[in-house]
Amino acid sequence: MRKALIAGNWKMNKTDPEAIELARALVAEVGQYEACDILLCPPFTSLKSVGDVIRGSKIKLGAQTMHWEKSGAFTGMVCADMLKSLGCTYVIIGHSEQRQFFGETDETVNKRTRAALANGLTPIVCVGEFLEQRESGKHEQIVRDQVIQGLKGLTSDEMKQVAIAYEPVWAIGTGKTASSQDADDMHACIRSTIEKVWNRDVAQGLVIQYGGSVKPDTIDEQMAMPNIDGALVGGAALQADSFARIVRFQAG
Ligand SMILES: O=C(CO)COP(=O)(O)O
Repeated sequence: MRKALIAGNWKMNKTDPEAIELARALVAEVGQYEACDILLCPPFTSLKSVGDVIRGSKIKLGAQTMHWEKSGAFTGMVCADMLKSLGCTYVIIGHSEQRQFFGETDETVNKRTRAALANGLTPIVCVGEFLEQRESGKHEQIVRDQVIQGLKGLTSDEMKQVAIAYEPVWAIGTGKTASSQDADDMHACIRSTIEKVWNRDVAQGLVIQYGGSVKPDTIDEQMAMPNIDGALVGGAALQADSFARIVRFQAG
C-alpha cells in the first residue's frame, strides 16, 4: 500500500525566525505522527534552521527546487549536495510557479529530476494544466505530456523513488479546488500513463499528491479518493494548526 505524503510548500514565505517558530509548533503537534509521511519545504534560507528544529522527529525536510549541475557558476542556485548536507531528502521540481515565472520547461524538469535521483533525493515532480486547457478538454493530454517528458529516460527502479504532484494551475492560491472526482480522474490518468510507459508495479507504487487550495475542510474527502495519495499544500501549510489538521486527515 502507498503511504500518504502530506507536504507543506512554504514558497517565498517566512523569515528565518518565523520559519523556526512554525517548525517548532509542528514538531509539538505532529512530530511523532506516523500515519502518513510529513514533509516541510521551507525556502532555502531556512532549510538549515528548520532541519535543526525537526531533527529527531518524524518530519522530513525538502527544498523547493535545485540545479542539475554538481557545482559551478550558477548564481542564485543550489545543487543536490548542498541540500543533502542540510538534511533534505526531498525536492520539489517543476512547480507551476517555476514554470510560469522562472522558465522551467519539461526539459529542465527532466534534468533536475535525474540529478535529484542520482544524488539520492526524492523528486516531487509537479504537473498541471491551465484553466483554458481544461475548458478546451486538453487537460489530460497536457498533463500526460508533462509526465512523459519530465520523467523521460528514468528506469523502473528510479521511478520507484519518484512522487508526482498534480496541481491544476487554476486551483493554486485561488481558493478553488478541483472537485475530488476531477482530481481523482486526473490521478488515475497519470497512473495509467505510468503503467503504459513503465509497468504496473511502478504505477501501483507511485505516490500522486494533489495540490491546489487544499484546506482542513477539503482534505478528508480528497484523501478518501482511491488515487489521491497525499497533498502538496501551500497557503494552509503556513499555520501550524491548519497544516496539522491536514496531516491528521480522516479518509472515511
Ligand atoms: O502550489 C501549491 C503547493 O505547491 C498549492 O498552493 P495553495 O495550497 O496555496 O493553493
